[in-house]
Amino acid sequence: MYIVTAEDMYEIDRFAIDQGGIDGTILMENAGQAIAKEMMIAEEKSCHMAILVGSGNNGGDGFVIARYLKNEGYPVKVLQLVPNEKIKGDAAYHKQLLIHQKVPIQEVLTTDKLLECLVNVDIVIDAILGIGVTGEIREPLRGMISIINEQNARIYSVDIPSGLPANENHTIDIAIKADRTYIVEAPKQSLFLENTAPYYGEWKVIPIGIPIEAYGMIPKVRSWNLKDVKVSFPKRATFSHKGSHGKGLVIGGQELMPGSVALSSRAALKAGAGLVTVATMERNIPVIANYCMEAMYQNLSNFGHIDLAGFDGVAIGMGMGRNRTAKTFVEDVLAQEDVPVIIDADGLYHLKELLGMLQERRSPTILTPHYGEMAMLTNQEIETIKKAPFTMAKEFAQEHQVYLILKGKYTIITAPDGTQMVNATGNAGLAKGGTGDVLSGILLAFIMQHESVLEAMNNACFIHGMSADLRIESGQNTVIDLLASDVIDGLTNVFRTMS
Ligand SMILES: NC(=O)C1=CN([C@@H]2O[C@H](COP(=O)(O)OP(=O)(O)OC[C@H]3O[C@@H](n4cnc5c(N)ncnc54)[C@H](O)[C@@H]3O)[C@@H](O)[C@H]2O)[C@@H](O)CC1
Ligand SMILES: [K+]
Repeated sequence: MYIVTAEDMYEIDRFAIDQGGIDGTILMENAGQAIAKEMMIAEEKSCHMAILVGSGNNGGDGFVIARYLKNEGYPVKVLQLVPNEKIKGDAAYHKQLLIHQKVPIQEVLTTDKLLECLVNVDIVIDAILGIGVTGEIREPLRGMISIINEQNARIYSVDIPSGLPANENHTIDIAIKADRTYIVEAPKQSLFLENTAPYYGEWKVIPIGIPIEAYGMIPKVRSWNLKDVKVSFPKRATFSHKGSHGKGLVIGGQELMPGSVALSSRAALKAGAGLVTVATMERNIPVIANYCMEAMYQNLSNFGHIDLAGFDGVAIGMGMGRNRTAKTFVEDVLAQEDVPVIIDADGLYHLKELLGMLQERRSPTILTPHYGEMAMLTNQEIETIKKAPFTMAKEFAQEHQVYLILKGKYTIITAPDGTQMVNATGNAGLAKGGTGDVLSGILLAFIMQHESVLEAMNNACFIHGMSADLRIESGQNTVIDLLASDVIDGLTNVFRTMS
């Protein structure tokens, strides 16, 4: 599944029409028909539905939906919120088909009239504005959107909640707050942003028959799914030994935070790493070993040099603290160029002053900031990152030649060449201390076993979230009591589904 901007979507449509020879009216038919079928599954025939259409092709989808619902015997009324002369092109074609079927279309041009028309309506189908919206919402639509949001009716939006921009880095003016959105063909960037995602409600993507070749025209942003994980997940060979699955080093855990590295190292072993060594403060070792007796230990009491020769991957920074000696250690690890390094938590704090070293590294460097850490690394406000996470992540990864995992409800994974993936697994239970340490451990295990770093990162993020999801779905935990250690225990169930 590709994630697009409005411009990408228009380019894809153009390709389908110009190169694929598919008429625009057919794409509209496909979209409207498929959405109507979804509505028929979701709603009883006794529901009174109002289909609200605007001037563009989003409105055109609405005319098609009305035709199919009417045919099935649903009581539908079509409220056209713009004057007749504004309906043009493909939308006008489908409006005409509706007129042939004797479906009444009311022109509703004032908020008062709209209020009258919405009395006793159970379902509003919002086909007012799609991805063609620009600038502030003009009257009378602005007032109408606010009235619609105040109704008790359930709201289904077509493609995008009307008024909401498709792309990141736009200010939200006013928009429909949908209960569910049927997204036409491909999710738009705004589905994945903290400030705009809630407008969509539940969502489902509706394919409309665009040839896959059309996606060759746009920069690739994809979502990673279970099928991708299954295809790319390395098989464990029968004759493998512990050395075959990577020797990993976990560095961190200051005096008061032994749990962080305990979680990372246990997660790495549970995720399949062959051997894990924990480099931490001496007095922490008995505590950590109690939780992770399969790991080996190195004393890190005197921060300084640690030889990475012989290790296939390093994860540094979890619970490491922010004192100057910890920083010299991050510097030392970065200078040893030949080992893949994951930098997390306090390691990112120290990295802020060491960014210049990143481009010099010969092995992959993987950074795992949440939004706050990303704001710190880029000297930006956290709101700036939230508004344009795709762009911010891409610019940073390309500038510093790093792999970046920007952690959030939807995690954005970026490679140094700018390729981006979105991970959607995980739930609110993960918003708790220690879950990031677990992700670092899983990442360490995977980068040592996958040939492609990007695949390792995608799989680690997917599986980390999936473990949390399975714990909730199976009733073993709720989003309130889920702990980072439960996510580690849940890996067993995840791996069972892989085989
Ligand atoms: N071939 C295609 O292009 C397809 C398009 N589809 C649908 O078409 C939509 C895109 O169609 P359009 O490009 O016509 O765009 P819209 O349907 O979003 O409509 C744009 C129109 O809305 C009005 N408008 C824009 N900004 C406004 C504002 N701030 N205040 C008030 N009015 C405003 C303008 O009159 C503008 O012409 C998609 O979202 C999707 O639902 C689907 O039918 C599938 C095929
Ligand atoms: K809409």
